[in-house]
Amino acid sequence: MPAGVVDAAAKGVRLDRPATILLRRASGAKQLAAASSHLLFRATILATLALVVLFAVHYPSLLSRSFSLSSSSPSSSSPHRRSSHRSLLDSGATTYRGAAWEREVRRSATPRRNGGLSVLVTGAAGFVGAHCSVALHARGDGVVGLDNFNAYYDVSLKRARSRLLLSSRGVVVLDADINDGALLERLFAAVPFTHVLHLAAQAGVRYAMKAPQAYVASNVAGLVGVFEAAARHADPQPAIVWASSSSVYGLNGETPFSEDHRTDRPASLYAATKKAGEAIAHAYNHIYGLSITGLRFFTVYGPWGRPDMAYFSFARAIVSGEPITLFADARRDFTYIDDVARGCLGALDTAGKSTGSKSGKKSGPAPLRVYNLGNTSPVAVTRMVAILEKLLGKKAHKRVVTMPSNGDVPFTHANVSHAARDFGYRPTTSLDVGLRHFVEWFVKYYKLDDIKSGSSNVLLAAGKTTKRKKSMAMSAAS
Ligand SMILES: O=C(O)[C@H]1O[C@H](OP(=O)(O)OP(=O)(O)OC[C@H]2O[C@@H](n3ccc(=O)[nH]c3=O)[C@H](O)[C@@H]2O)[C@H](O)[C@@H](O)[C@@H]1O
Repeated sequence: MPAGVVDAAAKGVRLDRPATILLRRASGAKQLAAASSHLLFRATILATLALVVLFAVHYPSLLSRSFSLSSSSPSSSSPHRRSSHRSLLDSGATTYRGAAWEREVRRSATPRRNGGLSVLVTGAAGFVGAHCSVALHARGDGVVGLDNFNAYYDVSLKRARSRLLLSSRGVVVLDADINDGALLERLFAAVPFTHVLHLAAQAGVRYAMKAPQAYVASNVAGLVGVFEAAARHADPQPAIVWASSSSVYGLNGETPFSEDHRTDRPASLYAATKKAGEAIAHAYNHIYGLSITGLRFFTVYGPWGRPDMAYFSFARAIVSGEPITLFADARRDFTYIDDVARGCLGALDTAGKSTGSKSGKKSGPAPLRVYNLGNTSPVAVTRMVAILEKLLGKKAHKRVVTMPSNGDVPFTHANVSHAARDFGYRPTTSLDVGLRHFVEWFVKYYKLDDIKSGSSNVLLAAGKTTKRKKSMAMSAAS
């Protein structure tokens, strides 16, 4: 072999070694790159999946929203709330947003007399709402009801009121929530309501310590929802009459309570939310020209009443032989439902027009009013119990305690001269007469014909209703 070749060969060997290493390294890098891009791909997929899972866990409502026909309003986990989408689909033969739904709503809203009102009644399956709906319909006004049928008290009683409205009056009660802004928009788009009677609220003074957020949701957020829809989505704007409360007088010491008295010392969160509602009403009236009337109800009672209220729960306890707790020295201006319903209709009739429009312009100031609707004659709670004992023919097992500091006030007494002056409000029902009407209904509704034998105890304890008689009337108002 020539030396050069050997050299070259030797060089070649020498030269080849790094090249091979380089080649090896290059192919290793390729493999590495391929492997790492594979890994990267997998990691990306895994990270994406992890993100989707995290998103689903933290924002389930956002993911489900696209499947919902309902509005964009927030749904709450509270037992007081229900999905308005589901509830509207539940509300009988009507289809949400469908032609049948609109026809049914329009039919119910159409007055049957010249110059009649077309009223949206919120809380229509509630005590005052059901009575007012009956009274409005009875004189030829159009009525559409709305209620979320929450479980604050026996839902079957609310359903029974609602069924009665539909079967005996043809009044539709939509199963829906006042916090569903999109639903309210659709409702106002479908019907040019002349008035809104806004009675949907979280009621009960002492329960506010147990479920404070329910009061904010209904009495503040819900009220704003109704005002917003009426001010900005209704054409023409309706006039609004809504339920405030005697509780706004709080620690006021002047009696009888007059609308001119101080209301800046609420004793309960319930009272504070109603007082907040009055301030909110002022703002909506001022900005949007909404005609707004607040009615301060004084312990309303009667047939088809609220089972959470003292007169109703005491009647149940007396019949069942259970003890009742009386707060010493408590007195109330108990007001009979028919008197209150007349007051509500008077307030609607004299409300005056709203002056705003959807465009946000108002043509001038609109009415802003507030009235007491009481009975003007306070009665001791012990006397109320004595009347119940007589009517039910059974003695109560009474336990008298000092009034707890849970938001209660010892005394209420209404001065109703403003309501008398402006719409002829004159309460005419004494507590004896009103409780007699209540007990008549109570015995019939719960089928307690044989109270003294004790056969009705199981039924009352369970808080159930049995088959109701078809002839049920709301009360003297119907
Ligand atoms: O006037 C009002 O604005 C308010 O009237 C009632 O509130 P309240 O007057 O406290 O009615 P009840 O809960 O029926 O109590 C009536 C009376 O019975 C007394 N009471 C209540 C419960 C009890 O266990 N024992 C007892 O002695 C209360 O202190 C009160 O004086 C309603 O429940 C509220 O929703 C409404 O807004």
